[in-house]
Amino acid sequence: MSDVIAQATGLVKTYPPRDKRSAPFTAVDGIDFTLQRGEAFGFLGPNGAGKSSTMRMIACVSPPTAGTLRVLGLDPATDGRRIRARLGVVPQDDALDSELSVRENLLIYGRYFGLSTRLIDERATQLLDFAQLTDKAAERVDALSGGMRRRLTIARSLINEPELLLLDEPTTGLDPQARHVLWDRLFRLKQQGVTLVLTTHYMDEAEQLCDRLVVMDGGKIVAQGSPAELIAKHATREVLELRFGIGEQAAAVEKLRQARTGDRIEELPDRLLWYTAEGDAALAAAHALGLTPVTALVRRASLEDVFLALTGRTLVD
Ligand SMILES: Nc1ncnc2c1ncn2[C@@H]1O[C@H](COP(=O)(O)OP(=O)(O)OP(=O)(O)O)[C@@H](O)[C@H]1O
Repeated sequence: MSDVIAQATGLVKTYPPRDKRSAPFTAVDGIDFTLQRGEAFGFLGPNGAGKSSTMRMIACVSPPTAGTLRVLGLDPATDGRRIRARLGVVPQDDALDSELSVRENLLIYGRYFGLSTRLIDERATQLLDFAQLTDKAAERVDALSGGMRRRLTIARSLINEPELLLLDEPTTGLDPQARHVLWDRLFRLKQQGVTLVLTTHYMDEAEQLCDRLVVMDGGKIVAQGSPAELIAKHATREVLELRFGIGEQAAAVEKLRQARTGDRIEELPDRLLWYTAEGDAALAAAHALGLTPVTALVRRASLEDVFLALTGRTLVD
């Protein structure tokens, strides 16, 4: 079996104008990627970067405008049905049937794939257990919390035992605890050999789940690698975050620039970031320069810093 599960070269998605006054819009602008079987691969980027458009092309529900795309060794343009039968898709909106019970949602979905009643029944029981929803099986979907709905949507996407699971922003809108439960379930799936492809604008999610990822911005890939590789390449080991009193940040930045530390300083509206190998030493240097921050925090560099270095913007506004 090939190790490559999907591959794109020069992939483009251009949408037609929404109305007479607007122009066509290129949401995905010539991207290349190779997804390996068994890995968790992420598309990280802010809203509008083109992540969902890319996912919809991989899911064979939106045809590419240009470039080549192969999924499971097949061409989505001609083999969409065959590919979709081997995919699991978790869309941004849960799209569950709120009139039906939790279990019925799984059963109905299984029928789309033409599975036998016995098999669907068997898998529904296993998937409810996997999604930690066994005790909710008879409840209507509208009684579920956001986290439970997401878990049910993931369970539903697994009914056909997919080789490749596509997740579009799996934890957007969930509280921290619900996100952690979901990460744990996704991690288990990966251990079972399911290839995961996800989009996210949360850098902690990308760091937790992804073996490799691409960073997207404005329809293009601006960097790719493992989270650790990206951080090593585009950030420093540590970051010193300094917050100043109202109106004091500009003067502090000026002082730091004059001190010529050689380190990169980023100004955000509410704080400044000092990229350095040794955060504590940088803080001592700041004090020695006479700076008096209201708060000072030394932390490990993250993918958020990578994105900021590459685009000059933060991931989540
Ligand atoms: N059917 C469409 N017609 C025209 N423009 C579209 C269409 N779908 C998406 N777009 C535009 O393409 C751009 C990329 O959208 P896409 O949904 O792929 O981005 P994204 O990175 O997934 O962001 P989000 O997190 O908001 O989903 C956006 O500016 C969006 O408005």
